Amino acid sequence: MNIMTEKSLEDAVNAEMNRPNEPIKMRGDQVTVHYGDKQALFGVNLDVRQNQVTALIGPSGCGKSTFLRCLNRMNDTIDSARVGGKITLDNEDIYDPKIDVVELRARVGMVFQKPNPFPKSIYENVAYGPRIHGLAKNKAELDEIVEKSLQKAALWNEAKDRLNEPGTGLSGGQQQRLCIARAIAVAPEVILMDEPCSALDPIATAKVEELIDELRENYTIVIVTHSMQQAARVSQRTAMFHLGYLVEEGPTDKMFTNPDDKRTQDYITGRFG
Ligand SMILES: Nc1ncnc2c1ncn2[C@@H]1O[C@H](COP(=O)(O)OP(=O)(O)OP(=O)(O)O)[C@@H](O)[C@H]1O
Repeated sequence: MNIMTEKSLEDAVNAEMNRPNEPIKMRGDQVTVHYGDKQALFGVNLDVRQNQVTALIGPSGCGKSTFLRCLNRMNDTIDSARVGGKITLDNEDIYDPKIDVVELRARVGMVFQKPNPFPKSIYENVAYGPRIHGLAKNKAELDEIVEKSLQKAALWNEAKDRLNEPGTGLSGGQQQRLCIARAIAVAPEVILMDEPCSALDPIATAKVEELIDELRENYTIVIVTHSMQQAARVSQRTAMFHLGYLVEEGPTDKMFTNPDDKRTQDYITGRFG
């Protein structure tokens, strides 16, 4: 006799429907973005699930970076940008006037396309955020945050004997891992990555991809990438954008083997973009 508990039944149904059990960490609801008169995003509905890597793919100019920047209000820094719709973090509206944007950007950190360490020492690059957010009571605690962050970013072994040397003296791949350590140092919950490997060689890229997979255990990650292989390697969910619309979203293996929309099929097989 096949005895199924309510929980295992729910798991089986979820698996059958390819529906993940992870809670929703961030949700975009009818998100629109205008730059002046030009509309860049049209009613995007997208859930970002906790402890998963969500990849945003699509041809150049389709709005991937624009959507990513909505998730920690980086578009606020662009004068012409207007964001509509609703975006939540743990069910809380991040565009609510009560929200402290500095605090939001600590919870939802960002790693950019080009590694951009401050022109300061490796130590200072990582210590800066925790210091301004008051995360360490004394030097010993700050030292510990710096060490742990560099360890989590898989850079400690290479950096521990040169903490006082400039961050800009590291290789490109090391600099990108330093930027990841800097994001981690303020204990974020979500890390946004905008083509984090596009300036890196294949070996440095492989290291960062491996790191992304490890980071997923403790963080929720959203990554914009032009590389289909990278999206397939690092993400659990993939969202396909085209001309400012979200075309479809789903488990990465399904999106790359059996997408519902012809535009996704065309894009992943290199027919456009
Ligand atoms: N600061 C800005 N001011 C005006 N228009 C912008 C700005 N940033 C982006 N856009 C426009 O918004 C649209 C979406 O751009 P976005 O950078 O989000 O696309 P993308 O998919 O990330 O592109 P890419 O893959 O080339 O980085 C494009 O038409 C772009 O020209």
